[in-house]
Amino acid sequence: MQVGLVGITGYAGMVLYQLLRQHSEVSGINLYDHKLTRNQPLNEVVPSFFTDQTPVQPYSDQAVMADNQMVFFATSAGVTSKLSQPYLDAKFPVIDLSGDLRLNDVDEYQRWYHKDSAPASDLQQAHYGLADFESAEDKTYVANPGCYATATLLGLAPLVQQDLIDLDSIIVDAKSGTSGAGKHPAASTHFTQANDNLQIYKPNQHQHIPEIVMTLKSWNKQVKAIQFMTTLIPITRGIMSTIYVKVKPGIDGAMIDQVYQDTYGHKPFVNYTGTQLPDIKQVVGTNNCNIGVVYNPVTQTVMVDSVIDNLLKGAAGQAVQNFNQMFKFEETSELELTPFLP
Ligand SMILES: NC(=O)C1=CN([C@@H]2O[C@H](COP(=O)(O)OP(=O)(O)OC[C@H]3O[C@@H](n4cnc5c(N)ncnc54)[C@H](OP(=O)(O)O)[C@@H]3O)[C@@H](O)[C@H]2O)C=CC1
Ligand SMILES: CC(=O)N[C@@H](CCC(=O)OP(=O)(O)O)C(=O)O
Repeated sequence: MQVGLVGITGYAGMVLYQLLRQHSEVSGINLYDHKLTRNQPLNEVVPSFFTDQTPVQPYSDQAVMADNQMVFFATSAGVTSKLSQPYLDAKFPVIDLSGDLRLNDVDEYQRWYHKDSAPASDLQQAHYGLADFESAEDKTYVANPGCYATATLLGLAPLVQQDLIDLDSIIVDAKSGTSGAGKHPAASTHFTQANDNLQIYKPNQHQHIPEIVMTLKSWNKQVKAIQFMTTLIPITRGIMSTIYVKVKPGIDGAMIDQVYQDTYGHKPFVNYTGTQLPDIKQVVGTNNCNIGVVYNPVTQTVMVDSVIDNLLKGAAGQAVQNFNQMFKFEETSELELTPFLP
């Protein structure tokens, strides 16, 4: 299959290209960049790909649709909200790594992203692709979930789906490495500021809150809100979402353990580790989400520890998982990855 990729100069686009180059079902990849006016070899546009002379082409929606069978957008927020229309009109398959079509409400998008939304009809047509729970098979426009949202939703799913917790008690303390912020340097990601430091940011304003609440509500209508905090930590890749919830009366540690085993026992990319709490290095370099759970009967509180690689499970890896589902390829194709060691 011939695929297109827009956003090869960004972190998520680079990682996605590395996966697609190896993919047994991908015969060729057309690369596009919005700043180019003529073709340029990839190794000039992104020097890290130093022997790869694949032409990077100027972006045009007609060229993308004429020369490919589907396209990935690994572009900044605010890009696909303006570009999605011709693809949806043509029912041309898209996997979009940005947040632009994740929410289904124009006002919600504008409130959380502080940008103009895609048209309401486009939002309605997009499929929120949390790949371990909703298959992208036969979907046309897949909105790949956010990185924090993926770790948090996978951590909470068994408890919310099986109605084991007080839904007003969800508190999420999530931490990310600096690659989550993309390639453009900011004061907070400057080495001197990020190294040897922890920085809480976007308190109660993080743009992943609405997609998390939207998905939790789809599992359990009684969910109203969550308490959600994000911290920048001095590592390059990885997210740890630490989640605290109060259980309902009568729920004990054995019941909690059982629902995690039942939910994740057969899912190829989610590893339930019980009370052996996972750390970030176990998953960096993989498409896995590792989840450990500890219950405290004294406070009736469950602590969930959910870790992912933000650029793989949180972006490019989940995008390939959605691609595999969308085109009925083996779900694990090119995603049986091992962690970076040591
Ligand atoms: N980094 C992460 O861990 C995750 C990222 N995401 C999402 O994936 C997307 C990409 O993220 P990331 O790679 O980190 O971001 P980067 O900032 O590293 O890269 C952004 C990419 O978007 C391209 N771009 C910017 N403006 C336009 C435009 N107007 N038209 C076409 N392309 C454009 C850039 O091209 P150029 O360099 O030429 O301007 C670049 O290739 C974002 O929406 C992000 O929120 C989602 C989950 C995790
Ligand atoms: C560390 C860091 O800054 N992370 C980014 C993650 C954004 C992201 O990738 O998500 P969207 O696709 O929803 O924009 C943040 O917290 O905004």
